[in-house]
Amino acid sequence: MDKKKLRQQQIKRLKDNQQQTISEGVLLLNKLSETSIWKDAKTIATTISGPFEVPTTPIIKKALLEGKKVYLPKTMPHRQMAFLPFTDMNDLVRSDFGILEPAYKEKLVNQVPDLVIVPGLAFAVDSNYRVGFGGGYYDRFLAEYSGKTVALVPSEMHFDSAKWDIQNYDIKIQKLISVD
Ligand SMILES: Nc1nc2c(c(=O)[nH]1)N(C=O)[C@@H](CNc1ccc(C(=O)N[C@@H](CCC(=O)O)C(=O)O)cc1)CN2
Ligand SMILES: Nc1ncnc2c1ncn2[C@@H]1O[C@H](COP(=O)(O)OP(=O)(O)OP(=O)(O)O)[C@@H](O)[C@H]1O
Repeated sequence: MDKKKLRQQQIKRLKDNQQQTISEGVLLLNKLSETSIWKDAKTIATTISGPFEVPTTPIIKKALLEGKKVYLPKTMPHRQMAFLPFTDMNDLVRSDFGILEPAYKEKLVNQVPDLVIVPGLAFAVDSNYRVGFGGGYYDRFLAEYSGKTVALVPSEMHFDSAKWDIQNYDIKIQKLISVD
């Protein structure tokens, strides 16, 4: 199937099952926080989740409580992302796409956080490939990034194998955390 078709299907499926993704998010964060990639990370990158994504507020809170520094992406021209520190919810600004993002401050950009929690709409658990919103932001970023990557995979994003076409620019996530 082409990615675009799958993306549309997944958006509908995720909108119809938001509550399940939210409740599984608790379990997924618990699992993540027991891993060495989490424990070893002093700096982590996540996002501000939208309504049908795995909620990231609990991730941010837990990371901060454990003394980690949290980075969030700001979308930039040419489909680039800049990662900037999370300070306070009130400091975030809504992007043209409706996503809350940090304000751009060149000196604060960190493109090499220890761990990047990669968002997505669908994940193939045999190969670790993902489908995202289609901007290509993470594929571009991960092409240059050499640290750790992980994704939280609720059941509605879980595919045993990719039923979409893999492109040569697609980048595998190092570790997927899914519900049993
Ligand atoms: N919560 C969250 N934040 C995130 C991401 C995400 O997946 N989740 N991203 C993960 O990548 C980045 C933003 N991703 C985006 C992906 C696609 C488009 C996009 O394609 N917009 C279209 C309009 C929508 C359409 O195609 O209909 C456009 O550019 O015209 C925008 C942002 C960074 N922040
Ligand atoms: N490393 C790269 N360099 C240049 N273009 C790229 C790169 N990676 C992806 N792209 C382009 O980005 C576009 C979107 O890619 P794709 O459909 O794989 O998005 P996605 O992985 O689902 O979304 P995202 O990464 O934003 O969550 C494609 O048109 C692709 O050509």
